[in-house]
Amino acid sequence: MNSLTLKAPAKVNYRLDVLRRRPDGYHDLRMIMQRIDLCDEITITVADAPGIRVSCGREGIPDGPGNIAWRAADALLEAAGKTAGLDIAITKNIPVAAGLGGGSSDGATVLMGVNELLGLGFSDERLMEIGVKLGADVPFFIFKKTALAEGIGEVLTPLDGVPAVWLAVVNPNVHVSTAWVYQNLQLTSGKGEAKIPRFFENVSDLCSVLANDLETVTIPRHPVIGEIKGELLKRGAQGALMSGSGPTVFGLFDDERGARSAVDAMRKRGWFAAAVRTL
Ligand SMILES: C[C@@](CO)(OP(=O)(O)O)[C@H](O)COP(=O)(O)OP(=O)(O)OC[C@H]1O[C@@H](n2ccc(N)nc2=O)[C@H](O)[C@@H]1O
Ligand SMILES: Nc1ncnc2c1ncn2[C@@H]1O[C@H](COP(=O)(O)OP(=O)(O)O)[C@@H](O)[C@H]1O
Repeated sequence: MNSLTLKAPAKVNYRLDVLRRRPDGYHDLRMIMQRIDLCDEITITVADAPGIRVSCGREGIPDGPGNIAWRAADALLEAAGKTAGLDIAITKNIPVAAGLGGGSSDGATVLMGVNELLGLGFSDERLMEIGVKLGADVPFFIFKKTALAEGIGEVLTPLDGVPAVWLAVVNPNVHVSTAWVYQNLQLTSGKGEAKIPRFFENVSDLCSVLANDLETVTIPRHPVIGEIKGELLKRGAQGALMSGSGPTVFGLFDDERGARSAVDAMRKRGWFAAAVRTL
């Protein structure tokens, strides 16, 4: 086997509490993270010519060491003490700088894919240790389960009682820098005291937990996010929330039909929209 094609799914945050700023500049968080069936596709091929080559073909995403997929392959070869030739082709379907974790998922998928392709034998735990240095969301994509994520996102506890649901995912095509959002966050004290339930019977239970502290930074900067939330609720979503640092918004629906009909209406407004199932 000298080639592997893998899907790299996006995520949404059903919950994102920022607990405190840390001495290293990062923030301790408490999140509920869910993978969704909106995926990039990555083909990794072992090549004769040494070196790592990434092709992405999307304006604004670097092809070289600036690409998290490149850095993932490089970090893994370094940890294994090996050199190899690797061609990595990425088809981007996940909106970029969107709060959907697309770059982190590509990085996680390359770590897992190269590990398998070259038979390096690293455990998932070791891949997560390497991955967190590439991006705070990378370990979650290696974990591959709906999770309560703490620390900067790397302390993961599986959540078994989260129902699969249909989402309408809507992106107004403005780019948001995660670092900028954290820099501009006004922390409120007393965070982290409210208990988060860990079992949800249905969509409305799940909606009762929806909250994202980063909305307080991103929505005033991009009011269209608030508008999309309102539109989704008007079109039958049981709940709607911004994902991660934004600007993507997701609405939760009882069934596929509701999600698809909302997506049709959102596309008419000129926004990127997709009806997706949770994984
Ligand atoms: C907000 C979240 C929620 O899932 O996702 P996105 O909106 O990026 O998808 C994550 O916390 C984003 O994680 P990720 O996108 O991997 O962040 P990184 O590249 O590691 O960090 C970018 C910058 O954000 C800030 N940062 C990130 C994570 C964190 N817990 N505290 C921070 O303060 C740091 O300034 C860091 O330099
Ligand atoms: N493989 C990649 N896919 C997407 N973005 C990437 C990738 N590699 C590097 N980047 C850079 O990372 C930044 C954040 O991208 P992304 O992961 O899509 O955001 P978010 O974490 O908000 O979902 C972008 O500015 C982009 O240029």
